[in-house]
Amino acid sequence: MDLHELPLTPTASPDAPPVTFKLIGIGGGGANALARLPLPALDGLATAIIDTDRKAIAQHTSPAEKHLIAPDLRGGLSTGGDPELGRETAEASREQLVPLATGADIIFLSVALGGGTGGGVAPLVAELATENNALVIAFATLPFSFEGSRRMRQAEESLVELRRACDAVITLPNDLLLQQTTDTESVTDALRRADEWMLRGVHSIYSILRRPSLINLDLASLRRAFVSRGGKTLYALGHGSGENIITQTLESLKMCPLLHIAETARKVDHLIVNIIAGSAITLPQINDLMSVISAQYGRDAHVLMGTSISDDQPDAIQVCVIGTTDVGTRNRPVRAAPPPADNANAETNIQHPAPKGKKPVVKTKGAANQDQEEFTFAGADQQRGTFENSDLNLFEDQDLDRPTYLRKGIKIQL
Ligand SMILES: Nc1nc2c(ncn2[C@@H]2O[C@H](COP(=O)(O)OP(=O)(O)OP(=O)(O)O)[C@@H](O)[C@H]2O)c(=O)[nH]1
Repeated sequence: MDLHELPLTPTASPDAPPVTFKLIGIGGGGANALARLPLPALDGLATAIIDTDRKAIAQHTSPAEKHLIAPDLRGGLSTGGDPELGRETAEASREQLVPLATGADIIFLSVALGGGTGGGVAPLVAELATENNALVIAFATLPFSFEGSRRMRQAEESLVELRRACDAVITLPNDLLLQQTTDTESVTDALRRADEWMLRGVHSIYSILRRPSLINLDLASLRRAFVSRGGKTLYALGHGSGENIITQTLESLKMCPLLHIAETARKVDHLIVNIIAGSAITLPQINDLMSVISAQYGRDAHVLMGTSISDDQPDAIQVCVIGTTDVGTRNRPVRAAPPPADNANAETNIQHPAPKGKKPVVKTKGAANQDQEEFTFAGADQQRGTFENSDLNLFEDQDLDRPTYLRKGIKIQL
């Protein structure tokens, strides 16, 4: 089953806390992704598109609110790929952006970095949103390598600014789409894959907070895991169904291409695991899933689990894993932490045994900073993804746990 075949259900629990969401697509690529999403009308989720390009905005048939910014300054034209112009445009549009960036507890941003509008405007929208106490999670694509090093450099610079302004930034390198596509798949279908990655993340967080849950993950717990964390984010999706549902889900999670990129954090101190499953899911199945997931991705981490039931596909499970680390990179005032939730029962601090032949890792805040700084855009070929903490699995001098495309030197130019 493909990820996009999994259904989205718009039912919200009448007792659910009224957590409100906004999904904002910024710039050409960010707006395209939002406009392409097969988003049902979800209660409490508003959508908006922000762009400088009048023609591009006009062509979207999406029901999202559309906002052309700085028409006087830009004359309804894009910045032509100039991030400096993007920043100027953002500043000139500050008043217009304030109401767009407010009015929701959680704001998701969809932005394609590398050009001027998305990279220039998204950080300011994030800043305004966080000033209004929203939790801001951005999904940011990075340019294809074939677009040249200048675009990539611009994207990296914008990414730094975005990370400073957001609570979490989940990067989706367009080069991954090249690896996943086939000779016969259309460009639109290939681009949809990145849209789906974003959609699953949005839907997963929405479901956990708005739909009836077996195990509650509330807004306060989520805030604690995300707030003021500007570092790299671990983000992986998995799904399974049928007889070997748990093995299949774990296998799919392990193979998630997003785990094997340099922008994905390998070490996190908070791990959020959202499980959406049919009502037939059993406690031993949840235990099997969680044991493996927390051992692989959240060694020494606070693990927050939310489980919501969806009987649209009673024999299917969807899992979304998001990990964050406090790296202290945010340069704006840190909001006051909200009071602890009454219902924080899903939060545990799981201590895991060290893998065979390795010393247990004792993490301090400072240590987390160092870990985080180890990862740069370069060096993807040295990374082992989900196997980072396990022993080498060597065969003829090759580490079989590294993705094939990395072992064979088919590198994503990051
Ligand atoms: N995945 C994906 N990436 C896109 C899409 N459209 C554009 N991009 C990427 O986004 C980068 C930035 O392009 P745009 O989003 O059009 O630029 P912008 O932010 O609107 O900025 P300007 O047009 O320069 O003012 C490009 O270099 C592409 O890598 C899309 O539909 N999907």
